[in-house]
Amino acid sequence: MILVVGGAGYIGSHLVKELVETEEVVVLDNLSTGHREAVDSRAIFVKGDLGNVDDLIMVFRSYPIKAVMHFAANSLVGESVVDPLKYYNNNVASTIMLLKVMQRFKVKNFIFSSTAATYGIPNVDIIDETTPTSPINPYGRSKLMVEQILADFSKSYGLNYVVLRYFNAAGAHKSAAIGESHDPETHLIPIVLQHLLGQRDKVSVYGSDYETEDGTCIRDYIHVTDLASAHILALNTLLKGKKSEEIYNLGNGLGFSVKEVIETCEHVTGIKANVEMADRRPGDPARLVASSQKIYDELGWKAERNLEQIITDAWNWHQKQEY
Ligand SMILES: NC(=O)c1ccc[n+]([C@@H]2O[C@H](COP(=O)([O-])OP(=O)(O)OC[C@H]3O[C@@H](n4cnc5c(N)ncnc54)[C@H](O)[C@@H]3O)[C@@H](O)[C@H]2O)c1
Ligand SMILES: O=c1ccn([C@@H]2O[C@H](COP(=O)(O)OP(=O)(O)O[C@H]3O[C@H](CO)[C@H](O)[C@H](O)[C@H]3O)[C@@H](O)[C@H]2O)c(=O)[nH]1
Repeated sequence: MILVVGGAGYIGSHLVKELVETEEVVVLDNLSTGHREAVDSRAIFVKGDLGNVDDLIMVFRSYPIKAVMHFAANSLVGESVVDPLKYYNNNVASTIMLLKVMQRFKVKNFIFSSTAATYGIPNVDIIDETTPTSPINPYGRSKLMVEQILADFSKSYGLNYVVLRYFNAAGAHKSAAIGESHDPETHLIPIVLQHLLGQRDKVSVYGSDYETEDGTCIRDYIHVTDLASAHILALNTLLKGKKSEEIYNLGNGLGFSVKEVIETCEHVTGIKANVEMADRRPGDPARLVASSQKIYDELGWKAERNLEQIITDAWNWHQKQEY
């Protein structure tokens, strides 16, 4: 059985929907930002908190867990600056608790959701896993700390793990049954689509004076279903018993500016957006684009869905959004 912590959240629920096809799955989630309705009915759902040792022990006692996939975190960059202890507590301290309980129950396989925010403001155009990490906010630092803890934990106690550094997760399940539903929503694509549905009066572009071709920030958008398939490949590698302490970037390898994303949303929906130029958002690097060559070479993964597909699937979900 596979334990998915944070499996009621945006990315976790998409992984669960794929994983239940081949594995028995138990989801542990406190529903702080997740949705019970997003969890596939074939998975067992346990409402509980990662930071609560009794909840963890109950799950590990009740189910024969062979691997843990850990998506649970707080992940708002701005909030992490205002309230860093919330981030160090929920993202770092709670993960230590999880590792301790895994150690007690001799569970050795672990997949961790990390982020491009670990790189900070990189001085290269295409970021690979050798690019130095230098996070510029507590959220990014909390994820890098866990990566470092995993390396130490593995050396001393033995752990088979894969760290996946996602770039900009976006899109929705092709069935439109589940999708991205954050409150507050801070991500560009859902914000533009909510505007095009009449739920916001405009879209603000945060900064048009960056050193990029059209002056707006460039990001690498990766379909949430492509993220799910990378997790399943990584899991299968670990379950085969292959020793791993690997870190992989997950992106499309293509950068799109904020203006290009808005134009693609207009093209997909056939609706014109009301766009205003606004000040830069603090902490936004000008450009974040991944090389995912390493995971292609080692596990054979590559992104299969482009920006238009991402926005089409997100649009289908937003039009009937049920939670
Ligand atoms: N969305 C992105 O673009 C992105 C990019 C890079 C990395 N990530 C990382 O991917 C992971 C998933 O992100 P997401 O966008 O799906 O976020 P999300 O907020 O939708 O999902 C997180 C889930 O974890 C649960 N959770 C949080 N704290 C918990 C706790 N203490 N105990 C139990 N459950 C808890 C929440 O209720 C939620 O269901 C996070 O670790 C995030 O940092 C996301
Ligand atoms: O209303 C908006 C919202 C966003 N943006 C811009 O659109 C780009 C993308 O912003 P998102 O908030 O969608 O995504 P981020 O790149 O800020 O964040 C993503 O990448 C980060 C790593 O840098 C973290 O991992 C985070 O969890 C993940 O969502 C940024 O330039 C942002 O300034 C706007 O112009 N207007």
